[in-house]
Order: sequence, then C-alpha cells, then structure tokens
Amino acid sequence: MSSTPKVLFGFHAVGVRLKTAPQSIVEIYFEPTRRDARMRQFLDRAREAGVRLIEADGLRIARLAGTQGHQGVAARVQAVEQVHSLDGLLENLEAAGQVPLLLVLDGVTDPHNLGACLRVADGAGAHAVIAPKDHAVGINATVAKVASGAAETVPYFMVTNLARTLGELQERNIWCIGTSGDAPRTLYQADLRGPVALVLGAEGSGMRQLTRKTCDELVSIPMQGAVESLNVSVASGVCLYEALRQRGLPA
Ligand SMILES: C[S@@+](CC[C@H](N)C(=O)[O-])C[C@H]1O[C@@H](n2cnc3c(N)ncnc32)[C@H](O)[C@@H]1O
Repeated sequence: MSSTPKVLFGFHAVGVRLKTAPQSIVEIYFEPTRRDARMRQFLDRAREAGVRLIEADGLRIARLAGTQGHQGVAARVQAVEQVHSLDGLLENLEAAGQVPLLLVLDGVTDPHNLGACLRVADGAGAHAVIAPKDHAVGINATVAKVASGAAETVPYFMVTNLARTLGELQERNIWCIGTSGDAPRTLYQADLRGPVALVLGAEGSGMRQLTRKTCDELVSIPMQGAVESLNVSVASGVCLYEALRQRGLPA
C-alpha cells in the first residue's frame, strides 16, 4: 500500500485524521487570524484530542502544504497502520462475510481525479482502490486534499502488474468489469451484486489493451449528448453507486 503523506492540509483532510487517528498527528499549524466558526470548532476538536497546536501565518502554512489552498490549517502526521496488503484486505472481508466492491484505476495520473475517485469510493463504501505502480499517481498532498479525508479511509494499493492482480482477483471469484464507452452492454445490464472489481481507464487513453482483455466483461455508461466520455471520477461514481443500488441501499 502506498505511504500516507507527511503533511495534510485543509479542514476535511486534517479533520478526518483528527477523527480517525488523532494519535498520529504530530502537530497542527493554524492561522490565528482566521476566527470563523469553522476554525473555532476545528480547534476545539483538536484541543479535545490533545493535539499540539502551533500558530503560523498563511505563508508558513502554504510552504508546509506546498499550496495556497490550505484553508489556514495543516498538520504534520505520521503514517497510520492500516491493512498492508490487498490479500490481507480480501481475507478480512471474507472472514467478515462482506462482498468485495473494488475500484481499479488503470493509469489515472491527475491528482485531482484520483482524489475525487477516492472520495466517491469512500461515499459508496468501496473496500479499496487499486492502481498500477508505474502508470499512476500516488497519494500526495493534493490527492489527500481533494479526497476530503477519503485518502485516510479508503486503502489505496499500487500493484506491480495490474493484469496479474486482476487474475488474482478472478481466482478469488471477484468478477472484473471493465468500463469503456464502446462496450455493447451497458452498466445497467451487469450484475453488480456479487464480488466485483470495477475497472476504469486513464484520462486520455482509457484502459490499456491487456487490462481490457483480462476483464471478464465490458460495460458502457450510456451517453445521451454530444460528449463522448465522462471524467473518470464521475464514471467511477456512476459505477459504484449503481453497485450500491443493486446491492440494496443501507436503510
Ligand atoms: C475520460 S475517460 C477515457 C476516454 C478514452 N478516450 C477511452 O477511450 O476510454 C476515462 C475512463 O472513464 C470511464 N468512462 C468514461 N466515460 C465512460 C462511458 N460512457 N462508458 C464507460 N466508461 C466510461 C472509462 O473507464 C474510461 O477509460
């Protein structure tokens, strides 16, 4: 699994870490000139959690975060112990009687897209996101910010050989469904109630040939207008929420 960033910034990303693993936060930097309700509530939660708070001006926080879009908060954090391998995660799911719902991204390189994919994966209850090591963006501070905390909650596995990993998922009876605008069957004709891995392609070129060939089935999302395809994070959302709908939405 890829390592967590050393610095998180923005209310969402730091807030989720505060909620899920406050002991992993070394210190939080905040702009004391920001005195709005959101900042006050955030600082109250940080104080309750016993986290060290350091006043800093916007410039210092921007240097730490590597961006101006930090909302006046950044945190230095240690990596959180999580499930270390995809195998471990799948075994845990099996032991818990849960039906795997996985999102596979074949070469998403834009950190904003990966952040948005993680966010929707969290929203829809996907168990993990999988990507190839050599052709994809890893978790960095921008991904964590765009993911709004989901980089902390959704395991992200970067694998050496994606086609081989899909084969291993298939051996575990996980049905690999590739998505492509030219597939003859639609997403809505696919059965997403069993263990599934939804496979999405890269921003420009879509799924690689070998990935496409390895999938058990290919489906398309119907497009009604003039545009040929959806953004990969939007397509991820459509696919994952269709799986959630078919599995029965939680009450
Ligand atoms: C921006 S699209 C890539 C478009 C690319 N030209 C192609 O041929 O796939 C990124 C990914 O989102 C998914 N996607 C976008 N629109 C889709 C659609 N209408 N049907 C199925 N998948 C779609 C696919 O996984 C695609 O590889």
